[in-house]
Amino acid sequence: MKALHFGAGNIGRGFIGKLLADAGIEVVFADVNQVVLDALNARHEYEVHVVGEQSRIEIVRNVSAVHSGSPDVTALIATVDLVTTAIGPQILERIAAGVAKGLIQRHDAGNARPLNIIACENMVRGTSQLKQHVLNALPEQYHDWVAQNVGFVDSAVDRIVPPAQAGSQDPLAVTVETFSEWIVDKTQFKGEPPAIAGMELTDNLMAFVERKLFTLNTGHAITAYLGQQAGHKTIRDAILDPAIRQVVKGAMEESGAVLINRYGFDPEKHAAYINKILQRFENPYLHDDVERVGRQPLRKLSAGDRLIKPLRGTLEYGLRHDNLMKGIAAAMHYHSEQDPQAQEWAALLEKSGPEAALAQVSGLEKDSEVVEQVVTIYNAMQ
Ligand SMILES: NC(=O)c1ccc[n+]([C@@H]2O[C@H](COP(=O)([O-])OP(=O)(O)OC[C@H]3O[C@@H](n4cnc5c(N)ncnc54)[C@H](O)[C@@H]3O)[C@@H](O)[C@H]2O)c1
Ligand SMILES: O=P(O)(O)OC[C@@H](O)[C@@H](O)[C@H](O)[C@H](O)CO
Repeated sequence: MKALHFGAGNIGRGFIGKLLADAGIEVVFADVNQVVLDALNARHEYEVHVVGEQSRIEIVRNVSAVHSGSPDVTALIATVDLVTTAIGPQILERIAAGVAKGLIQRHDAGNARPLNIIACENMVRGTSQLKQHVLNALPEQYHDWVAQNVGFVDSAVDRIVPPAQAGSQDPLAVTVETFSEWIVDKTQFKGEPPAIAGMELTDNLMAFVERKLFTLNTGHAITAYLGQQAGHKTIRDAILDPAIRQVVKGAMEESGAVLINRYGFDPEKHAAYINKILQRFENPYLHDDVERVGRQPLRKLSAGDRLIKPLRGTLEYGLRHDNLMKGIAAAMHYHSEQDPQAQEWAALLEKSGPEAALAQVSGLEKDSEVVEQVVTIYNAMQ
């Protein structure tokens, strides 16, 4: 079996590419980073440092790489059995035309073997969004064939993988936590789902996607934003700050109350899930900068993402949301010289003021009580 994986970054090399290779699948990475592409093609293997109580080094073998914009990608899509991505939500649209081209070649070559495509991004039903971009780029005459032969499979992906420590000379080096979870929607496959150890099948994906995104990522983002404000550099330092930990835990509990209402999760098991996440944030073997976790604040403050969607849920069910509001106010203060979205957000704040800027980005009503309350907290944090 052969797979094409878009994005040889942290989660691509450290999790999805590794699971595929461990399952005996030949993995070809598609990326735009020439240094990484060259290193993969020179060595065809790389080390994954799995860190925790019992750290170990695992070697990922039988890998190669192509440039994401090259004709090689078209030829691969025409022939492989599986396509996966870990490139970031905003890049999915950019690869769609290339995927569409490959599907046309696959159709024209008469390849009727099922192809499954799985986006592994931190977003709700990312593969379905990729599917829409691909269909937009694909002439109408191919749509029926795609519906019959190509499975667009949504997934939830969880493993904390920060970039390699500064100072590492190896462009392929990657350090991951021991925990990992990859859950895919089994109802969306064409043909039999591939047997990949570590890839779990479910027919209830939305519950898993929202549980992960609106617990771990909600708490992670708030740790990063409050951590930056308090002058902490890493997630570990931030979560060990008792004042921050209290808000983060409180926000995960507020979001959790929504999830429990919506999906009927067991409250005790959900409390244990939150505690485990707090321990993962504390991992002494991982160096994860608050700037990585807070990246792209416009995405993180958008209506369907980890801060606003849980807040909306609390409003829907009439539940407490004091800590979520603190997290959102802290996100509004996020700054980063390297992050174009942080620059864009700062410019919007300057131009429109906090109420209008928050309403514009989050979709919350400008004159609503909740926006007024968040902005009051935001002003008090200045
Ligand atoms: N790192 C984590 O802890 C983690 C965990 C779960 C999910 N995720 C999700 O995985 C995705 C990737 O995150 P990451 O941390 O690995 O980011 P990353 O920046 O390390 O990796 C992204 C990779 O995509 C490549 N890329 C950019 N444009 C491309 C294109 N047009 N075609 C092919 N490759 C392209 C980049 O060069 C980079 O190698 C995101 O959606 C993120 O939310 C990350
Ligand atoms: O990748 P983002 O920017 O959506 O979120 C940053 C982190 O919260 C995220 O990458 C986590 O490390 C990951 O979701 C853990 O599974």
